Amino acid sequence: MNIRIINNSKNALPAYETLHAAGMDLRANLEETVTLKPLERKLIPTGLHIELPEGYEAQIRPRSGLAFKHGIGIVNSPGTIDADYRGEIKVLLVNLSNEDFEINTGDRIAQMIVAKHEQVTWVQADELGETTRGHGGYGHTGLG
Ligand SMILES: O=c1ccn([C@H]2C[C@H](O)[C@@H](COP(=O)(O)OP(=O)(O)OP(=O)(O)O)O2)c(=O)[nH]1
Ligand SMILES: [Mg+2]
Repeated sequence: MNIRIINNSKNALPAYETLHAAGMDLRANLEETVTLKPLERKLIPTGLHIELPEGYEAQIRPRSGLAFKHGIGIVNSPGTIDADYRGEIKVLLVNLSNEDFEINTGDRIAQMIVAKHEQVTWVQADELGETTRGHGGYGHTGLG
């Protein structure tokens, strides 16, 4: 599907890195190097603005390599880009390691997945359909 994008960054457009990748890597767009100290969080700009069609969202998810090797996560993971958002896409990174982590322009800091979603209309009810699970949850089937 085609999606309109404004790229105000110094980077190329986000791209799928492999043939059947679900996510496109997002690159940092910075004036200077940003350092994340242990447990520090910072909003990292991408310079990108997109126009998603109605009924679609974009999810901003962590990259597992950065998470595993450097403890870099996304505080609000998965971040949600609404279809009516026209502002700059930013990524709220957090450093969950005990070492400083440096981010430079062009670094692939996260990945973005475009997905369909529903908007629901509530139908108020006095009772809900019966199921075997019922109210069971939070491990009620056992943890082993
Ligand atoms: O990781 C993210 C999450 C959100 N956004 C942008 C797009 C999204 O449409 C908007 C609002 O995000 P969200 O609804 O998660 O934040 P909120 O705290 O509910 O703010 P708002 O009251 O503006 O909806 O911020 C980003 O750029 N990056
Ligand atoms: Mg919101």
